[in-house]
Amino acid sequence: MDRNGVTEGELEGRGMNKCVEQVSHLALDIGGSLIKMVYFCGENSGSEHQQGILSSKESCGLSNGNTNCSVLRGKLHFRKFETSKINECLEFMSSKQFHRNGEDCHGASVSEKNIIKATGGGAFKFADLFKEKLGMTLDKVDEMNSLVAGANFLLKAASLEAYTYMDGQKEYVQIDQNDLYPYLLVNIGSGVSMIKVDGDGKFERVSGTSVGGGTFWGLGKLLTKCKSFDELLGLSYSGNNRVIDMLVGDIYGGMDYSKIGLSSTAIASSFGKAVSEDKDLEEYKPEDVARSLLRMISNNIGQIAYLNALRFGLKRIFFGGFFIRGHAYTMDTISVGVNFCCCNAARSSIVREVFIVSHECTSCRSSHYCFS
Ligand SMILES: Nc1ncnc2c1ncn2[C@@H]1O[C@H](COP(=O)(O)OP(=O)(O)O)[C@@H](O)[C@H]1O
Ligand SMILES: CC(C)(COP(=O)(O)O)[C@@H](O)C(=O)NCCC(=O)O
Repeated sequence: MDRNGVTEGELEGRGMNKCVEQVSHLALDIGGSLIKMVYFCGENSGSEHQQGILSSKESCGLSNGNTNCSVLRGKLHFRKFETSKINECLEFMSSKQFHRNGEDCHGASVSEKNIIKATGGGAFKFADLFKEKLGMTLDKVDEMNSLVAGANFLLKAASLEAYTYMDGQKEYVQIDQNDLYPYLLVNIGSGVSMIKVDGDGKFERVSGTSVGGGTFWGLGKLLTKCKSFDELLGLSYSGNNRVIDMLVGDIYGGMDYSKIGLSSTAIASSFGKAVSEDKDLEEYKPEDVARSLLRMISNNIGQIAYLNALRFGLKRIFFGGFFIRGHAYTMDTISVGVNFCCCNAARSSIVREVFIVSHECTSCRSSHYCFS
């Protein structure tokens, strides 16, 4: 399955079987939880590819007037594998013959001299494994550099790449390229990195938290016995966190604590109700546990992000990373976390905007980017 649940078979049904011959621009991000793979698959053969260099500027409408740029037609494909099952990734690469594709490719080859770009901690951890199994050398690229460069590129080059998410509504926003910086980039992967971005290549990692996507998946797995991340997320959608979370109203006899701006339904203490109830874990519904966990972690990230935005006077926060994956409830809770802080904290006059970097093709909203 790829990130949007499309199987390889389906991709082949859409013409992807040509990829063995025409794959180029293969790159990997090997994170603590997931391996993300991207490769470009040309649509046409022949002269177009020979002259074709994947031109980010022209294909994405950022042409600076340089007419020497040529455009490569095709699709960028994304796949993911669990890092703990890295052998599946190696087998996929082997089956696609990525390691032998160098001489067949047009433009930038998959692996000229069998060297591929790789980022994330796994680029260091698994370098020897790639060499041993596929004869490939990983050309290591710094994770934070890649993250910022990728976010800047997408936000500037791809129209409608980000959206706000409030009250169940996604609203795609057009970013004004002249008014992009500074912003706070919050990447929610296994852990969470918060980066103040001031320009192309100009950034500083200002904060982070170890309570991130890995925490949700790890704790959730232990508490609910779920077998997959999607199962855990699915559970959280149907759960009721009020069964386990202690609300302000639980403490204040059903009333708001309006003097300090807390409504009776605000969570006073995540998982707090479990303290006073004489119940074992098995007596709670897994879906309620999953829901409380997702709320706790998403709220916490939203609040830390907001406080960092406030710390540096940043008016925009962009959230990205695979923890989000376009999931409505996750986004909703993060937005609630930011806005909860916004309403209850320093009541700053700076407008906060919450954007979430999308990982979809902006033209067809599927799991690949189309360059045409
Ligand atoms: N199918 C999935 N399998 C495992 N984790 C997933 C999946 N989909 C989303 N996630 C979440 O995404 C997180 C990983 O996000 P990612 O940005 O890939 O970080 P990393 O680079 O650390 O692997 C996981 O910890 C988990 O919370
Ligand atoms: C170490 C990491 C940069 C690795 O990135 P990841 O694989 O989680 O995407 C990230 O997990 C992180 O920033 N953790 C938070 C550490 C902290 O600030 O407490």
